[in-house]
Amino acid sequence: QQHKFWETQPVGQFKDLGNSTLPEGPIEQPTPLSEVKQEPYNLPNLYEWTVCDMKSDEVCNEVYILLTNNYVEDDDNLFRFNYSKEFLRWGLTPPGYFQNWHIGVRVKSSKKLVAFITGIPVKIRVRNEVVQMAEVNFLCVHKKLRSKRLAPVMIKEVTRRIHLENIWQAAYTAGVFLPTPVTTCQYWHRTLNPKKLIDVGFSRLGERMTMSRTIKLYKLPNSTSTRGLRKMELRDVPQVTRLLRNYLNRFIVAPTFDEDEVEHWLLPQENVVDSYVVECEETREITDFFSFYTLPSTILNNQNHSTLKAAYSFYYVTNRVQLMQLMQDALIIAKRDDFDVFNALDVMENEPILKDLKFGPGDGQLYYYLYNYRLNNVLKPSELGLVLL
Ligand SMILES: COc1cccc(CC(=N)NC(=O)c2cccnc2OC2CCNCC2)c1
Repeated sequence: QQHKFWETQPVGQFKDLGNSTLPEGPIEQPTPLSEVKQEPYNLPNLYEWTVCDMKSDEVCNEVYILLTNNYVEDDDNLFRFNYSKEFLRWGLTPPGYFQNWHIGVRVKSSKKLVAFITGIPVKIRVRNEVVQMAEVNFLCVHKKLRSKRLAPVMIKEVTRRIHLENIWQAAYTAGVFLPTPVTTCQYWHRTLNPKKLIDVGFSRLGERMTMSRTIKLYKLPNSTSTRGLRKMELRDVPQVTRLLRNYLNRFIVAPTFDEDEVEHWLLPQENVVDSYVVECEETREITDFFSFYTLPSTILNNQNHSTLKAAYSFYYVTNRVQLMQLMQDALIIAKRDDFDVFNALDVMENEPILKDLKFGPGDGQLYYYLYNYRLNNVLKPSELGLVLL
């Protein structure tokens, strides 16, 4: 009853767990495009579908307002993700995107935007198979329209539009347990601004810890330590692409990025994404890089602060530099750029260095899912090289 909708979908079902006779790979075969439902699913009477042109400042602003007031909150309802307009435009318009996968629901009478869901195209390798998938994200229903069963019809509608482009698999994450995660990630936070994080209730003063001792504990050097570290530039795209494609091959599930995608996802954009490369002084070659994206959160009821400035670890490659040192430099740069906290999942090679870099475990999990693709074994987070926005 609890997963009424997901039990009707081609996703790993709990009842199939342990049944290793089922083959790994697509669960349902593609259907001929002529047999895909041509018209949109029905919405409750008062509502209508709309396509959101994220390059329109007006529409992007409507999406921004909807998400700012109604998107994901932490378990204690102290914070709510506050994706910026420029972040949403960046995150939803990669090379080859489909505008009609940016789906909104409006009230017919007032034209008010009250729900949203998106897909973007992404090539994901699962073991040795590169599969053209969609990354589904930003599912949001206005707080006043919850439990009207709108989410299932939005998921079916974005799935229908993805099918119409002859794409049959998808990847998504959620903070809730659904049938059936490919992996369960733990999130971690590295305090950069301890006083503010304690003021707003994000962290608590440790036992037998004073504020001044806590400030000292999280203090970082003023300058980075990696020789040749500098901001990524357009001219670095070919080398970063080669490095990243090769590095991601070590994971069981990971995206495959071409140069256009690396340019889109990793070229620094202020208040959106930041990337730093390590250039070898002798050879001028790029040997390592890291990146993080900017995702603030609204602080829901605090007198002194309204926004939590958070950096989220994105993609990186290490060749010459230890990940520990690379991430320490990322922390130093984030602190210098006035971030309050640096977040990371225990994916890729993060887990072994989190504790030493003074990350603390978050109070929740992030589950990764594949749609219409069965994996016979649940993955360890360290076998996953995919980071979603
Ligand atoms: C601090 O403000 C928050 C506001 C809303 C939710 C959460 C907790 C949470 N759910 N965090 C994460 O999902 C998370 C923690 C570390 C790294 N990436 C994350 O999520 C990313 C990737 C999935 N889409 C949201 C952003 C925190």
